[in-house]
Amino acid sequence: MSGGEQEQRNYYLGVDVGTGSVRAALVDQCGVLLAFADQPIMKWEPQFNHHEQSSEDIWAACCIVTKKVVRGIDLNRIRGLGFDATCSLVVLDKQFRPLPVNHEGDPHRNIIMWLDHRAVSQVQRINETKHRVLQYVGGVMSVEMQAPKLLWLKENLRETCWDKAGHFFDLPDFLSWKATGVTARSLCSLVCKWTYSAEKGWDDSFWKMIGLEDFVADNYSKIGNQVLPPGASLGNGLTQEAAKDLGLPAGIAVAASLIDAHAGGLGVIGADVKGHGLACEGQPVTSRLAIICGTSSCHMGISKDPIFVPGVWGPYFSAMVPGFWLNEGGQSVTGRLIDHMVQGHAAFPELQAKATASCQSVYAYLNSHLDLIKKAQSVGFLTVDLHVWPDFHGNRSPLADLTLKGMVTGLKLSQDLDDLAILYLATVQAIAFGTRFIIEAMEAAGHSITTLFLCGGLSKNPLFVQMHADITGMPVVLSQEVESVLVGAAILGACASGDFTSVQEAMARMSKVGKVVFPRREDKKLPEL
Ligand SMILES: Nc1ncnc2c1ncn2[C@@H]1O[C@H](COP(=O)(O)OP(=O)(O)O)[C@@H](O)[C@H]1O
Ligand SMILES: O=C(CO)[C@H](O)[C@H](O)COP(=O)(O)O
Repeated sequence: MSGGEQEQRNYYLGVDVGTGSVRAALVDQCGVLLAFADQPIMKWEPQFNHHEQSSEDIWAACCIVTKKVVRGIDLNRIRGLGFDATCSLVVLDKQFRPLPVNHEGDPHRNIIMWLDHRAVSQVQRINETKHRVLQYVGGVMSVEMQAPKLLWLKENLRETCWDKAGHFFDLPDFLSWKATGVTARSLCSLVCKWTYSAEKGWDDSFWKMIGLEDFVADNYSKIGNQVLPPGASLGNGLTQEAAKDLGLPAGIAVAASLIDAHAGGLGVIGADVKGHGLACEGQPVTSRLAIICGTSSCHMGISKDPIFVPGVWGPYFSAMVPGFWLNEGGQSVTGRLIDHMVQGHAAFPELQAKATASCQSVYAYLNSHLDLIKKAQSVGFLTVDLHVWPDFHGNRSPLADLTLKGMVTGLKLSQDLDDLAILYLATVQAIAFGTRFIIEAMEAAGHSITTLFLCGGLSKNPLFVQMHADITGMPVVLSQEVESVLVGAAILGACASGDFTSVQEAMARMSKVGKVVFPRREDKKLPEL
């Protein structure tokens, strides 16, 4: 790029709060990532199925990564800031101070994480109401959504938390409030996790029926009565205090946020695919499925009209791409499951030692080990007699059954590195079959999907990507920028700055196709007997 062109560059900041870490990126108006930083965040699991975090720890991590990515940059070129985050529940008191969500009373732990399954009895009772709002979450509310968690707090921590609480935020909305002082919620979080309707607003009868009539009585002030579309500019932008924390000038435009999976969707789904030989070329964007694969996997499909898919969340209007309905399939643990299987195996210390000695990640090492042991056959056939059922944390979609458990069949007494590699492969395959199962449910209900767009940490694993292509029979598009969830967050910042007239325009300009992985036909053949 010439010096002249460089001078005209506008920058946008994206901040992505995942389950395990916070990431930030500086992105230009063409979607090119100029700087990246990440920082781990704290997690507590005080008892089985209780998962907690700290909003102060997360904000501190946001500040660290933001300061890192703007180092040496002309700050006046930064035009907008966008946040995305996991859909975890943040609890603050009336003075916006953290409140404990645990029996121990530890106020640092004021977040019930998205994957927390403490509210099982509450969600069962909510589902028994068969209230009409449940039609818009796939027919069955998930224990991972906010209503059961709020009911749990009321029933279990009445005095220490519920009565003192002034504000319940979805994590993405907490971050935009922290940056701007504006308590408006994003349509994305309220529609997807809180039963808000883009067309009809809150449904009083639902909250009354489940025993949370308190929200109706105070006109939803604790959970949000001002709602903005993702990408809308909030208040007067970054406050003085937040600007100081983040190392940025005050007043930079800050966008209404997105949940992390939805930011990943924006970062990948609108790319121009011309010249890649893909069936979705020249077809409506509704033929694309974005899959955001991190700790969990989220399957984001959009449609012009609402499609009701049993066991798949939604349809949600305008929750990701404005003007489109969204269906969101999901697998509650994917990256987390792979890590669990690999790290829990008897041969893991040997794997770690060998991976370190060869300067590789354990996954790169396992992938090359599989190549070595497969010999002449296709890698997929290494698992003809070993199978994994991946619902170790229940099934989010399409069975929508949180009671399901994981399963492995075909185990032997040996526990060497070959066994570990094959178990890892079977886990990856099981996850890919889960995706196929979700796509089949979506297609049976009216979606017509031809192409997958993958992003998130697991999309960096070539075996994971290839297995998704082979098992679904669909090509997988990877983005030019591997951190495309951050491109999605930066797209929000770009919209808030006013530099683009719509989310669609920013998506088309800023998301770019990188590699395309096609399904391999040889893996479809039966092995010779
Ligand atoms: N280069 C890589 N190769 C294989 N797996 C990876 C790679 N990078 C990240 N992962 C896996 O991706 C998952 C985390 O993805 P990430 O998007 O960072 O998650 P989250 O957003 O939930 O914090 C982990 O299970 C991790 O093992
Ligand atoms: O429910 C979700 C999105 O609607 C996600 O599963 C949740 O936000 C966690 O994301 P990640 O696996 O990227 O940490």
